[in-house]
Amino acid sequence: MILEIDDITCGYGSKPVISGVSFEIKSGEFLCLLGPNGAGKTTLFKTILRLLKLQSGRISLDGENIENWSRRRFAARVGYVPQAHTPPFPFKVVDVVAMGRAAHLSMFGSPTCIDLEIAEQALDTLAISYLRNSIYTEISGGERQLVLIARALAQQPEILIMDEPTSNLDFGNQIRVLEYIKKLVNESGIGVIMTTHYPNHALFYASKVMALGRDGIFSIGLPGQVITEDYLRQTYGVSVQIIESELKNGSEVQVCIPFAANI
Ligand SMILES: Nc1ncnc2c1ncn2[C@@H]1O[C@H](COP(=O)(O)OP(=O)(O)OP(=O)(O)O)[C@@H](O)[C@H]1O
Repeated sequence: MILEIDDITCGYGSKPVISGVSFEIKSGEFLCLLGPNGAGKTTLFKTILRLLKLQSGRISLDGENIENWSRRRFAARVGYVPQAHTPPFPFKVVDVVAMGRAAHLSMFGSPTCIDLEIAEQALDTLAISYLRNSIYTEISGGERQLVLIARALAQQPEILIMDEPTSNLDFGNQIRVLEYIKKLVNESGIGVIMTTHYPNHALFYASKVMALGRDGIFSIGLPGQVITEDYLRQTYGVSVQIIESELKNGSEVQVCIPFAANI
């Protein structure tokens, strides 16, 4: 499966937020999208998901323009984890996760035993089975984030789009979720596009990175090529040093460490 974004412009009404964006994501790739607040990351995602009208350009799946695809057809192949939100209805967690199966059901069908089993498995994978009977509106922001990830896993998409999936998670859950996503990418061949505000997450886990700048200019490439000290200083206005280090297990990593001139 290949999702191709070709020279697109997205925004609200007739006002563009980002333009001239092109990239592709294939099965087995983990693309991290970095950029400052307001750069247009969520706008880009909403446009790919067709929650926002494409202003210009082309989006295709396996070479086919998705312009006239039904939401349902698209959702059977592309999943979305939005930023954690509180829905107006007090559903049970297991029911929220089972909603991930909606695109695979017949028009008026209800979830089968297999669908419910897949939902239970997704809860188990993220170690949140203990929440299955909790009310979604009464759990913490981090727990809600994990439930939304479980819902997307239950959808069994070929491409998964995740908007800051670790933003509400504690240190341990951030690492567990990122490790799990990486395993999913490597073992099941899913393609993932994820936004993050943490350059280290992209350096540690991504197979490629797209970095949006304040000026609407973007670059795409290998993490170490795109996440440079210059990019981080120019984009975020902070000084950083990127250090190469060897972990106890022998693997080589690059780590980004911010510093202020007066420390
Ligand atoms: N519903 C809307 N109507 C009009 N403009 C909007 C709307 N939502 C967002 N914008 C504008 O679009 C721009 C990009 O917003 P977007 O949410 O895509 O940024 P982002 O990169 O996801 O930011 P963050 O990192 O803060 O989540 C911002 O200038 C924002 O004010």
